[in-house]
Amino acid sequence: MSELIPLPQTLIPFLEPYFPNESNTNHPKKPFVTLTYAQSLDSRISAKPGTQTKLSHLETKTMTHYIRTRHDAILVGIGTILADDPKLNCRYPETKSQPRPVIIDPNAKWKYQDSTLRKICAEGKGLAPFIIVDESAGIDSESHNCVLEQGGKYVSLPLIGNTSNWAIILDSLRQLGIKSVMIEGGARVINDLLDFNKFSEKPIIDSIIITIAPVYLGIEGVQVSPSSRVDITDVKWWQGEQDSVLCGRPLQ
Ligand SMILES: NC(=O)c1ccc[n+]([C@@H]2O[C@H](COP(=O)([O-])OP(=O)(O)OC[C@H]3O[C@@H](n4cnc5c(N)ncnc54)[C@H](O)[C@@H]3O)[C@@H](O)[C@H]2O)c1
Ligand SMILES: Nc1nc(=O)c(N)c(NC[C@H](O)[C@H](O)[C@H](O)COP(=O)(O)O)[nH]1
Repeated sequence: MSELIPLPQTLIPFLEPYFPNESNTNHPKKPFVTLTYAQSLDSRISAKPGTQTKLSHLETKTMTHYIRTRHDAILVGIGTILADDPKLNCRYPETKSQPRPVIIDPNAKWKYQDSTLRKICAEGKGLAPFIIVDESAGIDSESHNCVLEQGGKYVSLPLIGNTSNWAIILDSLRQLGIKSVMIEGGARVINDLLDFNKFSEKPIIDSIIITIAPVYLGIEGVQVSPSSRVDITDVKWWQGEQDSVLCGRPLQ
């Protein structure tokens, strides 16, 4: 039996205009990028650094899995992996194909062999990750073998000291056949992408889907914020039993 409650049906037409489709996934140098995360009223995504905080209500948890069904890949930073030890698979009932987990881990810190994701893959419930490391990183041989055995790979790119590395990361994902990616966090990744105007003329994000939970996490929480103003356009709001969801696109 699925651990998820049924998807509120009003979310289907609400989300649809913000999803990747046949006509918006043709860019040769980057996949369609959906930035999606859950935040508190004070724009925090966890109560303390290095810990996981459940913010989404059951309805919006199901929504996250529904969004996963519509993307080729899910991307998170190594901070999220170390804090959450996530499954990064799709547990939505009608899932036809699993998204590819993509982890940005410049210094190859992740001990994949000890992870929940490795177990999920071994049980055939998800795909092995593509782990993006810096060209200088020394990769642990046990992790390397485990990732390769399960059909994942390490991808070496010039990440460290390179301020415009998102273009390189996204180009590399596109060359690996990924046409759409759902970026889930954490804070460093979200802030970087909201600050697109620092390193790119155009927003890297195509759609943004933010769950807002009715809680303040306080000043010790991990905050997300761009360094300067970012306007969101084509905005729609959905209101659930507890959470609200904002969909939009960064103004070019
Ligand atoms: N509420 C939510 O929706 C949500 C979602 C994801 C994570 N989180 C939370 O966020 C916190 C983790 O956030 P964080 O900021 O510590 O970690 P993160 O997941 O953003 O990872 C940051 C690390 O990833 C690497 N990295 C990411 N992008 C890079 C790039 N472009 N170039 C080079 N290196 C890059 C760096 O090593 C960096 O230190 C955890 O508490 C987690 O539970 C919450
Ligand atoms: N939508 C959302 N609501 C939350 O309350 C929360 N804490 C996260 N966090 C996102 C992050 O990417 C987590 O690591 C995954 O939500 C865990 O993913 P799994 O369910 O293990 O696959 N995301």
